[in-house]
Amino acid sequence: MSKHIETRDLNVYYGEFLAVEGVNISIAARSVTAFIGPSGCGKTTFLRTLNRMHEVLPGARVEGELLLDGENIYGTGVDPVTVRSMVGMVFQRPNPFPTMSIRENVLAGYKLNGARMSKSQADDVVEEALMGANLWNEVKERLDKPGSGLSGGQQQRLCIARTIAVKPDVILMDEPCSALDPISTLAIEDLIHELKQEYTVVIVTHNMQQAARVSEKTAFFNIAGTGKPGKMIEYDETATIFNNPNNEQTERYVSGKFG
Ligand SMILES: Nc1ncnc2c1ncn2[C@@H]1O[C@H](COP(=O)(O)OP(=O)(O)OP(=O)(O)O)[C@@H](O)[C@H]1O
Repeated sequence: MSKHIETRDLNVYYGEFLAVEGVNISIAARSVTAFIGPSGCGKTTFLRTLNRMHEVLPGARVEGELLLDGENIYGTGVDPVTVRSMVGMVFQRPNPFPTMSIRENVLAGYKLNGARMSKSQADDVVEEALMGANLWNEVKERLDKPGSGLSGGQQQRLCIARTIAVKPDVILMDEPCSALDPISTLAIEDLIHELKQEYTVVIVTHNMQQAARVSEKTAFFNIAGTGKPGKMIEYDETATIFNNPNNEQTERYVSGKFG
């Protein structure tokens, strides 16, 4: 549980277009890392390489190495489906399966993996995952009702429950609060604090206050212009990035001078 991530000279392409260039980053296990930067600098693209989601698009590919506890997930013979079960992802818009109940949503990852379990094992998984996502008390009386009947913030926590039910090592979050109201956002931020006790969490956010609230380390990405590749400009303790960055581009971005 909870793995260290390291990339070496990672280049990310859409066809011929080099979208992100030369990322070298080392992300500690059991930590929260935020990716920030202006629109189009490649935060989401890079995040999606961390669980091999990027390559599902035709022509999309990656060069370089990505090590999870020292093991290259882009190595020959590595099954991307296995990688995705180790590295879960939560998306911008809560996306519970609309026709499934709350319970079925939590168990969806197991079903996809073809795992078999008894009713009581399934009950335990559902309760543990919903507790872990701080949703249990709100839904325990209506587990057989549709997941789509929950509020947006509850749906996002249901998606987090679905992700943690399969016990991943890493949780990727792509702007998980951007579709949520402020109270639901705080609930997710509280949850992120708890999740880092067990998981390596990486979050893309446009909200700098959020990055400052939830993360220990922050990576600032930038782009020199349209058609140019995004690059990781600076990566450091979150407090350093926001209060005393080393790079002038970072300083201009965090002080709101662009982006
Ligand atoms: N499916 C795609 N096909 C081709 N190019 C893409 C695709 N998705 C993104 N890009 C390009 O890759 C670059 C990085 O985009 P990406 O969405 O990763 O940036 P971002 O920093 O996450 O932006 P935002 O903050 O707006 O979400 C951009 O130039 C974008 O146009």
